[in-house]
Amino acid sequence: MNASPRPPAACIIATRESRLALWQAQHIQQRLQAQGLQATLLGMTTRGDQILDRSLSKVGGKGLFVKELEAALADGRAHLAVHSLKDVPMELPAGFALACVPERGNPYDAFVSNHYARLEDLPEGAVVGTSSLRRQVLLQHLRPDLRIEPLRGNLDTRLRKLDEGQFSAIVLAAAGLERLQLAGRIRMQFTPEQMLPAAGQGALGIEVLATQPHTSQAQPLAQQLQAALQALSHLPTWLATAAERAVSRALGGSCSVPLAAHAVWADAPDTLWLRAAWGDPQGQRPLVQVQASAAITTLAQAQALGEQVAQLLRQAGAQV
Ligand SMILES: NCc1[nH]cc(CCC(=O)O)c1CC(=O)O
Repeated sequence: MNASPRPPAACIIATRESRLALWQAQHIQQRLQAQGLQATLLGMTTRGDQILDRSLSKVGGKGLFVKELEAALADGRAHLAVHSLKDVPMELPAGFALACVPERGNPYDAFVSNHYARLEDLPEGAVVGTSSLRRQVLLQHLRPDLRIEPLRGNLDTRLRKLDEGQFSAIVLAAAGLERLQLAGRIRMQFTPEQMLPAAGQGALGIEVLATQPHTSQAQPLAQQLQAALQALSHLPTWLATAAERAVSRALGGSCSVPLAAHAVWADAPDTLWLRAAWGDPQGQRPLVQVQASAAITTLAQAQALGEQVAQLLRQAGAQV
């Protein structure tokens, strides 16, 4: 038995430095501190934050936002990284793992405009900003007349571009706006029937090294951290987002695929209801929408449901 007094445990959280990323990291920091674990933030700029002029799907996708944070985990500068789960690649590189998925926030998309209350109110041919292929194909399905133009940058930049008059409306994740106390900008929240969310939207993913280093100094902290992260874990969210992410993974896992996947728990016990949609960016083919449900209590079952829905999408004509 180790009789020496425990060193004061402090863990280091790697985070991007956008306002949203910092909010999310501070949220996890506070929840860890509520469990008696000291936690500090290590802010980092990622390649994804630096590339603002091109569509992400063209320059390397989701991995751009997480690689630098993973490097900090790998060389011991940080113990955990907090991500928007939506931005976490479907396959983590060898040596990294999701430690937990906390309870999800608002998973839906928001219509933001200074002049129009609803999507239906936009005049014919209005310019709407989004760089997400999913939002683009779903908007085009709802309103084929709209002109969809690229919109990149962090939330404040996107809202500024709207306010400068570059767009009649933009579409953003409601979760991000709510976290930054910008919910007042939401004119209308899309229903999942109108705009099915992206896999993992509204949830956070906490990434760690798959095997924590086992030096005698690190071990008490690693154990404390593991216990604290387990307490943050929300199994219903983890299972739902695992099913959503499995759809994406089965179809190649890239954000250059215009894919929506969203799971909700049904009234029946342990029943997860998963819907997915695929659209053709060229607008040549009809929107493909499928759904399936199953009794789910394990991650493996959630992933199997996701794979089944990916199969259904392909059978229904998704070109992936
Ligand atoms: N791709 C950027 C991104 N990643 C996570 C969020 C918002 C929070 C979330 O969806 O969990 C956003 C902004 C947006 O899509 O409007």
